[in-house]
Amino acid sequence: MATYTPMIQQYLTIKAEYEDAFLFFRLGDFYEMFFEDATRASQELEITLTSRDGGGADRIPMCGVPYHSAPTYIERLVEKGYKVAICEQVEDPKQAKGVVKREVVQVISPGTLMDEKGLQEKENNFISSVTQFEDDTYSLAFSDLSTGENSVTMLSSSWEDVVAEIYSREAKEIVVDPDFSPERLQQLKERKAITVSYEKNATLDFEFTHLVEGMQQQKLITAFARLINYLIRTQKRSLEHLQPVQFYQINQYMKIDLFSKRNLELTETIRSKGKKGSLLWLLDKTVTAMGGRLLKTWIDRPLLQQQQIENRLNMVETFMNQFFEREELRELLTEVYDLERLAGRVAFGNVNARDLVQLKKSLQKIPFIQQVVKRLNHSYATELVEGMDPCERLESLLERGLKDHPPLSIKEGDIIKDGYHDQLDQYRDASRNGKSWIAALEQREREKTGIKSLKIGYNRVFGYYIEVTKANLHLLPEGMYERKQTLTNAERYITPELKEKETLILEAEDKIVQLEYELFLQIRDEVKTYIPRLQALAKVVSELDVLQCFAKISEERHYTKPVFSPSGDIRIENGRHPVVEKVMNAQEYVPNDCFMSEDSQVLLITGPNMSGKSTYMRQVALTAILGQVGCFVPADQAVLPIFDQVFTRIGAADDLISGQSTFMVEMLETKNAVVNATQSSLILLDEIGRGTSTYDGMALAQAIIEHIHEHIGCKTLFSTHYHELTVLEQDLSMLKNVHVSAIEKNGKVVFLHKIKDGAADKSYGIHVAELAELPDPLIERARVILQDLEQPKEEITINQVVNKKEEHTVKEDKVEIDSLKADTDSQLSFFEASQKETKKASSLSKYEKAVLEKLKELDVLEMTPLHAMNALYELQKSLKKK
Ligand SMILES: Nc1ncnc2c1ncn2[C@@H]1O[C@H](COP(=O)(O)OP(=O)(O)OP(=O)(O)O)[C@@H](O)[C@H]1O
Repeated sequence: MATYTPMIQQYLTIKAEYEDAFLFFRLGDFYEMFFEDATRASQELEITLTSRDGGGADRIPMCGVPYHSAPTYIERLVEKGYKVAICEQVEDPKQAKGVVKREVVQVISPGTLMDEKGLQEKENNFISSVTQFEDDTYSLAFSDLSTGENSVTMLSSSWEDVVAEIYSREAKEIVVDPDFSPERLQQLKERKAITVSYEKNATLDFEFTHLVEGMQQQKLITAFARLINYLIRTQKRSLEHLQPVQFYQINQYMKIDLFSKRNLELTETIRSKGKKGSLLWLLDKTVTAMGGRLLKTWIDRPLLQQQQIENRLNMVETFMNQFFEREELRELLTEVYDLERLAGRVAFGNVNARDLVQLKKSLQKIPFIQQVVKRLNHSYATELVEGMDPCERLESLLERGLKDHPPLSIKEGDIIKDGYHDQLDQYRDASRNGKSWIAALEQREREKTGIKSLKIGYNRVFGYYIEVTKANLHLLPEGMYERKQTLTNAERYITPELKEKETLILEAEDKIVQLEYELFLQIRDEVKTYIPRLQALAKVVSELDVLQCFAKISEERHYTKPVFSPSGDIRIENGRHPVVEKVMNAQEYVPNDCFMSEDSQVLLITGPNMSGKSTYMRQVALTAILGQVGCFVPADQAVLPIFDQVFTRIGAADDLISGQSTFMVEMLETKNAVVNATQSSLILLDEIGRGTSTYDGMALAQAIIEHIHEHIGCKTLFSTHYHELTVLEQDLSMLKNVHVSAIEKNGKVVFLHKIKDGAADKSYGIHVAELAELPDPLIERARVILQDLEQPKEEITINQVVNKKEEHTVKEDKVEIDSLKADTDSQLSFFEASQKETKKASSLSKYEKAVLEKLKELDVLEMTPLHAMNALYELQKSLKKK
C-alpha cells in the first residue's frame, strides 16, 4: 500500500469498510471504480475498462461513470442485487491541503432504494431482518424505507415459515447477525433472489425507542433494532419518516403457504412470475399508488374476523349502490399523489418543488373527498373520512410559496411566488428594473444613433453588450462605445453605464437563486413536520381506494356479496374462476356450483384431462380468499365458512429453483397440508400420486384421502385420474364423488366443463392426445393397447390395488420365494385364493386360523417390503411346521 499514491491509499482505506459494495469514488465530474470493482462493474454495466498508474508496480484497472448519469448505473447494479457505496468529496478541492477529503455518504442497496425510478409504484420495497433465538424461535422485522412502514412478528415454528413470510412480503434484502447460519441463508437464497447484509448491533438506538412504545417483548425489538442500525449505518441521513412499528401475528390472517400462493397465482403467475394474469392483476382498479400497494397486502393477508370482513364488504356494497359518488371519488383519487413515498423523500431530502406542488394539489382534494364519502351515508365511511386531516396550514403555505410550474432543479430559481418573501421581491424588482432599464437604453441608443437594428444582448462570457452590424458601423460616431468583440457581421460594445447596471442585475439574480433555494429548504423543513399527518392521510386514502376498486370490479364482473355461515358448509351457485373467466370471455365460461356440507367434506373429482378439474378447484379457493379479503365473489350466490388456512397441491408449480423432483415437491406440499390443516382449513389436492408408479400413486392417494377424512375432517377437493378411487364413496361417509362431464361426438371428445354428481365413467386421455395432434399411427396404436387393457380380465378393487403394490415392491427387491410362486400364479390369484380360504375358515385347524388371524392383523401399509417378506416367511414357516 505504501507505494500507492495518496489518493489510491485513501480509496483502499475507504473500500476496506465497504467490501460488499461497489465503491463509487468521486473524482471531479466522475464516479470512478478501481481494482476488482472496476473489472466487475465494467462487465455488469457494459462500460469500458481502462487503467491508470496508481504508484504501484502494475497499472490499476479503472472504469467510471459521469456523475450526472450515475443514478441510471446505480439502479442497474441494485436491480441485479448489488450494493453501491457513494463516496463524495466532502471538502472544497480548492481549499484542500493534500488529497481532498472523501466519505461514503450513502449505501444504496436493493432494500434501501429511495429513487422513484428504481421502485415499482404499486409495490412495497421491503428490507427484512431476522434473529434466531436459542429456543428456535425467530423474530422478524420488515421495513419499507420508501414509505416508512415498519412491522415485526415472532415465529415459533419452522425456518420454512420464516422463508415463507420473507417470500410473501417480497423482501429484497435481509439483515442478519454475522454469525447467522449460512445453511439457513442458503435455503432462503434457493427460494428467492435476496441480498444478504450483516449487522452485529441489535440494541435499539434511543432515538428510535418511541417507534416501539408499548412493545414488551425484547425479542421482537431485537430484529427491528438490527434493521435500524443497518439503516443508520448505511443511509447516514434522517430516518424521521419511519412509522411506529406494527406488531402482527401470522395467525391473525388466513394462512396461505408459499406453495399455495404460487399455485393460486394470487399476485404473480407461475409461468412468467409477472403480475399480468394473476388475481392481483384482475382486481387492480386502484387509482393511487398507495391503494395499489394496500391491495397487494390485503390479497396476501385475507382476514379471519367475520366482523372485519363484513365491514369491508358493507363498504363495497355501499360503493356499488352509489355509482355517482364512487365515480366522483375515483376522479378525485386520481389526483392524489403518493403521499407515503413523498413523506419518505421529504425526510431523505430528495424532493423537488414539483413534488411539493403535487402535494399541494393532493391536499386540496381532501375536503372534496370527505364531502363525497359523507354523501354515501355509511357510518364506517363517514368515520374514516372525518379522521382525515387536510393539513390546511401546509396547503396554504405551499399555495402561497410555490409557483405552479416550477422547474425540476431546486438550485436554479423560478420556484417561489412573488409576494411570498419581501427580500426576494426586492431582488426581483432590482433585476426586473435593471432589465427594463436595459430595454429603455436600447431604445435610446437607437434613436441617438439612428441605427434601427442596434440591439442589446447578453452572453455568459461578456455579459451585456451593444451590437451594431457592420453595415451600420459608419453611422456610429468614433469612440462612442468601448469595443469588446468583433464578429463576422457585427461589432459588440460596452459602456460603463451598461456594465454598472449589469453588475446590479447579476448580483440580484445570484441573490434570487440563492434565496429561492433557502426558502425552498425552509418550506421542505416545514413539510417534514407534517410527515406523520401525511402518513395517516395516506392510510385512509389507500383504504378508500381499495374499497372503491373492489366495488368497481364486483360491478363490472357481476360478483356477489358472500355470506359467512358458522355451519361450515359451502354453497357456491354458478361460481366462476375470476381470472380464467376474464381471459376467456364471460359467455364461454361454464359456471359451476360447489356444495359441500357434513356428508360431503371431501369431493373426489374425476373427469378427463383438460376438462376443467384444476380450474374448478382453484375457483373454489379463490372464491374463499376473495371473500375473506372483503371483496365480492364470482358467483350468483355464495355461502362460505371462514377458512383459517388454504393448502394446495396443484400441478404446474413445480419447484424448479430449489432443485427438488416433481414428486418430492408434490409430497412436501401434501405433507404441509396434512400436518398443518385443521378442521377449518381448505385443502386442494390435484392428481396426487401422478408423479410415481400407478400403484404407489394410487395407494398414496387413497391413504391421503383416508387420513384427511378420518383425522382432519376439513373441506377438501381431490381430483384424480384413478377411477378406482371412486369406490371410496362406499366406505367414507363424508366423501362424495363428482365429475367434470364430457361427451363423445363423432368419435371426438367435447368438454362440457360442467361439474356433476357421481364418478366419471371414462377417461378421455387418448382424445386429448388427439387434440394435441400426436401422430395418427401413434393414436391408433394407443387405442389398440387401451382395448387390450380394458378386456374384462380383472376388475381391480381398492384392496387388490394394495396387494398389487406389494407385488410390485416384492419384484423390485428381487427376493425369491419359491413356495409362494408355486402356490400362486400371481399375487392377485393368491389374494383371491386367500379370500376363498377365509370363507372356508371354519373348517380350518386352529393353527391355520391363528395364522390367518395374524395375517389379518398385519398393517401392510405401514411395513417396509423387507418386513412384509419376513412376516410372510414366519407365517409360512409356522404353517409348514404344523
Ligand atoms: N368452467 C369452464 N368453462 C370453460 N372453460 C373451462 C372451464 N374450466 C376449464 N376450462 C378450460 O379448460 C382448460 C383446462 O382446464 P384445467 O386445466 O382445469 O383441466 P384439468 O381437468 O385440470 O386438466 P388436467 O387433468 O389435464 O390437468 C382451461 O385452460 C380452460 O381453458
